[in-house]
Amino acid sequence: MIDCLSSQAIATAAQMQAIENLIFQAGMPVAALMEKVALRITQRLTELYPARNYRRIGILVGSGHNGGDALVVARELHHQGRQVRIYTPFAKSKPLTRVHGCYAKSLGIPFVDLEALQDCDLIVDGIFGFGLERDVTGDVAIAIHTINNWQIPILSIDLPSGLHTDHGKVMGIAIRATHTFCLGLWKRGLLTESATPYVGKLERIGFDIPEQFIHQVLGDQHPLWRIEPQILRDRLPIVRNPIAHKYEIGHLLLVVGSQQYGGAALLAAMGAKATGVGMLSIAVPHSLKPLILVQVPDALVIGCPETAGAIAELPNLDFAKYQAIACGCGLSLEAMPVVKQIIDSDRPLILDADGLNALASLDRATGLDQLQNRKNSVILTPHWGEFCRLFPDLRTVERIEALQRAVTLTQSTILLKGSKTAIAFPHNTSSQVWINPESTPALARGGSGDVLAGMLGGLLAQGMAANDVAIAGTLWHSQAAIWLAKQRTEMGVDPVTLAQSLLPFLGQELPV
Ligand SMILES: NC(=O)C1=CN([C@@H]2O[C@H](COP(=O)(O)OP(=O)(O)OC[C@H]3O[C@@H](n4cnc5c(N)ncnc54)[C@H](OP(=O)(O)O)[C@@H]3O)[C@@H](O)[C@H]2O)[C@@H](O)CC1
Ligand SMILES: Nc1ncnc2c1ncn2[C@@H]1O[C@H](COP(=O)(O)OP(=O)(O)O)[C@@H](O)[C@H]1O
Ligand SMILES: [K+]
Repeated sequence: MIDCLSSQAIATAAQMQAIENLIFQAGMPVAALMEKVALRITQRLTELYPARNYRRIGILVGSGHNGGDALVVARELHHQGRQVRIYTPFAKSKPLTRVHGCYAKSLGIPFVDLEALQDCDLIVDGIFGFGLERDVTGDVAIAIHTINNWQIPILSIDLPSGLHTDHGKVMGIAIRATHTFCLGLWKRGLLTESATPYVGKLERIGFDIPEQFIHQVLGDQHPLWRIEPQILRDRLPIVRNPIAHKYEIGHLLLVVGSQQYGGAALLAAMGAKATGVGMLSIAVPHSLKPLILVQVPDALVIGCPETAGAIAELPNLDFAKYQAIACGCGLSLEAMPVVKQIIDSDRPLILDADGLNALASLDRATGLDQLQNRKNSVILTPHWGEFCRLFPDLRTVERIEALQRAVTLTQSTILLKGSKTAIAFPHNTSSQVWINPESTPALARGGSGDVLAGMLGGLLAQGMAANDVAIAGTLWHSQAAIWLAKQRTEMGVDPVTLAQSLLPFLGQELPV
């Protein structure tokens, strides 16, 4: 079972409510829980937004308990000596929220019109939390639109108001937060691609939920997990046996490149090299061999017969020599027969890019269905476009749901790339999904994925289990890119620099 359940589990609104109810049934008063949560929010807010720079604070208050949290925060900030003003577009509210409102008034905290918040240094958003179920309209929608156009930092409590807790879609309009403090367990919607532009920096504020309540509601087969960036420390760098020789550190075969996409082969090789893999062999079209040899002198380059600039067939290779094969970067569709040959091999396998496109164009019995019969693991690494080509029936299904179904169908590990890369692997009768919570749009440029495919291949060849490879590789790739973007801006994370920075990143800085 996973340690620190509450730091990794992802919940829906219904699950969160069920857990909350168990806490209340066990005797915790609702008001006491709200007080505890809001004090923790205030404490963290005070660290991030100290009084010397953030004196004037605007508080947005909704009618439910999200608004109640915000009112307790308002009271505490008032006692810190800050200038607090409250805006609420609602005439009625839940009883607990109402009494906190009364007390705030009795303390002399002003309830103001929206315009009076325009000179605030910070806005705290407590309009809606996980209780939002219908579209935001009217005065509330106008208020959100207006606030979003001010250049004032916004801290959202639990969720940016207007986002749906479960699917992360915007319900008409939503707050664009600078920071979101998610309360209790991670909410599913916050880790979706559609929520990403609204969430800002995401943090979790725990409130000591007893683990047995989480188990009781989520169950042992819980399908959805957040990857903690900190676990990279446990996985990398790989520690070597002091008396190792090169063939004990894994032999990776890359099957990559075409005349049209020669660079992809080089980028995959650079990614693989960064893993320290003991031996690297690279199969490319014969005409590419001199180029690859100059750039990667430490690799064994296998020149293959070619057709239309792509690999026509692999020469007689003994696949047993390789601990893993990574196939597809820049391969071109002309190389389809080669992909078939590789799927039929018994080696642990990464299929990327044209490897996936070839798989999609093979008929199902010799392509996708074959994956289930493989002796060894396979990791598919599609972005959403490639995913839809592979699984056309799933193109209208929600991303995470689609991923789970595809894993059940193929019994393979699938790494679905994007701004919130999601990794799923077969688990008993269903699949488990892990979501990478942090990345950077600096990676949105041609070739980033080729570097990743090489990295995954290098890790797989060194004997890491496929699920760990997918998680560790994704984390390393995205955290190195974040690190690089801090030094060179988001414009400076080109794939060559990224590949060259993977090891300096591991050596110098890991997320704490
Ligand atoms: N996690 C936990 O365990 C803890 C949770 N806590 C906090 O509680 C929050 C959840 O509170 P909640 O259930 O009261 O829901 P919340 O989101 O505040 O309000 C929904 C209200 O808005 C209304 N409404 C809905 N849609 C609307 C619309 N489109 N336009 C207009 N109105 C609309 C709806 O009223 P209705 O109109 O439907 O009667 C309802 O009253 C949670 O996010 C966290 O901050 C902590 O205090 C303690 C620990
Ligand atoms: N907006 C984004 N935010 C974070 N990561 C991104 C974003 N866009 C792309 N990426 C990452 O960059 C990589 C791009 O891979 P891919 O689409 O295969 O590119 P290519 O085929 O050009 O190499 C993936 O790891 C993906 O997760
Ligand atoms: K909120």
